[in-house]
Amino acid sequence: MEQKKLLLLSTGGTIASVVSESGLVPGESGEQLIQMMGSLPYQIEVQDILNLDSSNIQPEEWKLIAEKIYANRHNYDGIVVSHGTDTMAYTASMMTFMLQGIEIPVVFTGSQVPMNVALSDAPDNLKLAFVAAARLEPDIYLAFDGKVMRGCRSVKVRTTAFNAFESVNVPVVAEVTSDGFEIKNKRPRPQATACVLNTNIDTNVSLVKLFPGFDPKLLQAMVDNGCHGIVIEAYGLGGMTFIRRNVAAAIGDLIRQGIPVIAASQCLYERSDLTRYEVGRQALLEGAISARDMTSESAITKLMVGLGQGMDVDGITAFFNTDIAGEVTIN
Ligand SMILES: NC(=O)C[C@H](N)C(=O)O
Repeated sequence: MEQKKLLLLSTGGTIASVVSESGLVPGESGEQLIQMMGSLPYQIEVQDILNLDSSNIQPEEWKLIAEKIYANRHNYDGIVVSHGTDTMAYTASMMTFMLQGIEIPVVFTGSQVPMNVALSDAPDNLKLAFVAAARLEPDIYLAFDGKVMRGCRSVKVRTTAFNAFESVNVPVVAEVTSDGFEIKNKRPRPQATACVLNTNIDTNVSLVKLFPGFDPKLLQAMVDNGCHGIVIEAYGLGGMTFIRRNVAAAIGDLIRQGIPVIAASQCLYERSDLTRYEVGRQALLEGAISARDMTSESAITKLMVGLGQGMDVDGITAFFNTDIAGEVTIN
């Protein structure tokens, strides 16, 4: 059987980091990562596209990563993107929206310990990402610590432990077991259409975590300073304060100005449901849009994409009521 042809796009992160006087900094090339990883039965090519800690990866870098994936997608059976872990869930979520209908598997990975350190988690994570890129259905994935999950459902939940990522509200796609690479949950592939690269995003958005005492006037201050849409991480099922500090009323004011407000939850697991409690219904009546069971990473990137297409509040509401790429459970 012919060997699968895979591409590594390296962007930096801890996986590629070396010790410096100013702390860990990305320093290894993609080729060096492949050499330290050990051999795999694939034909692997490498492109170094960035050399950044992922705290420095921003919308400009998302566009570059999306363009590189798009440009190379017909030349390879799968693509692995090595990336810092800190913002990897944001990048993987955004790639899901920017590269809808991608024709090959694209797998993000990184590590908690640099590749050049003995007993690092990097070789196993990188190997897993290549196996996933060779074996899975086309989609955007994140591979880490023996698990492969959908990019737009992944969240970084630990700062240092190897099991740093979790698949939130959907089961993992594949796992390493004593049987090898076990594919556990195949998502029915949406009708095959050609991938469309869409990097038009509006980054003038904000993600706000509610806390007792939050002054809702700050929401208007954001809008006065150029914010076009807000995701609020509310309490539990989506509850928002309305006595003394009326967050729900402030949301209504914003919506009447044409600013969409998405209500997500501070709870990592399960869904938002604004209909259950009075503290949710008030916000719903004012026009808040539920993020349902989306991660905050997916909600904020989806909002950027919707606004980038010129959608108004009604358009964003319909967009969030639609499952674009498996990022949300509608029913
Ligand atoms: N483990 C890591 O990769 C963390 C690093 N600061 C990064 O996100 O680039």
